[in-house]
Amino acid sequence: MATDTAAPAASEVGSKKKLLIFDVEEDLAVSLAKYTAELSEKFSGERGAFTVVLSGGSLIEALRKLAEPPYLESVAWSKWHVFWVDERVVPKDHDDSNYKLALDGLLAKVPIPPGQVYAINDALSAEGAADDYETCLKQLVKNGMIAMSQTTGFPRFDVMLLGMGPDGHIASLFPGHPLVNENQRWVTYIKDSPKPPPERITFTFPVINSSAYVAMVVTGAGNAGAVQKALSDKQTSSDLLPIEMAVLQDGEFTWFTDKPAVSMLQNK
Ligand SMILES: O=C1O[C@H](COP(=O)(O)O)[C@@H](O)[C@H](O)[C@H]1O
Repeated sequence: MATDTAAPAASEVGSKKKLLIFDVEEDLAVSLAKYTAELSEKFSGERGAFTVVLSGGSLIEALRKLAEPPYLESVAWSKWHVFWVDERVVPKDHDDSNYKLALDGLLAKVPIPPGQVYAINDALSAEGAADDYETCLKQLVKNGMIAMSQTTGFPRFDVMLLGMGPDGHIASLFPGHPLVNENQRWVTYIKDSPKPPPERITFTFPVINSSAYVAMVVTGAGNAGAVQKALSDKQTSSDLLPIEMAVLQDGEFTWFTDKPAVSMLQNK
């Protein structure tokens, strides 16, 4: 059984968004592992597969408990299919690689079959890698490994485990960049990322917003401004941050936060 932690403050924010606030990051990590393991059990049972999308950044450290008892032994790792919501166009062994970050922090410690870990082709250009990744996803939709959203016509991943940058970016979708409006492609590329490295590929909003579940893991005072804007009532559609554009069509969105991250909210 999962280790019990102090219950977080929990509330509903907007439609279909749940906000969990943990006193300490350790409790967040325990709860995130339990959340992920429960979804693994649900989808492995229902579909015979569990499609998991990871971001890079601080998220990977927050997933560390999955590689420890009881989850190391109890999770059906053979059912996992792992994808990246965004990736930097660098060799897979480069320190900037989101694949390397996840490999070192989680994937090398759990028995997921290597053929079910879908890294980008790091021999290609940004444009080529985005095309190649989208082709791979289309093939996996065709053979039923990835579900399709009946509502949106885009792939529907079982869960996306994501982080957010202090500027409110998610994946490699940055504030004010035209890529946030991409509504045809599943995977696209950027060559002028404001955060280094400049060349990346990224899932588009229609794919992110077609997910069945999203965990948005955000900790630290550095993110408090973007969290406040995302969770305030006074949103105008003209200046939305990428985090505010993450609105699931037919899914469940849960914020996993700590107290510093929500320190600018009025009613926390
Ligand atoms: O560049 C990136 O940044 C975001 C946020 O990272 P964090 O360290 O501030 O949590 C990350 O989610 C994304 O995957 C990554 O490529």
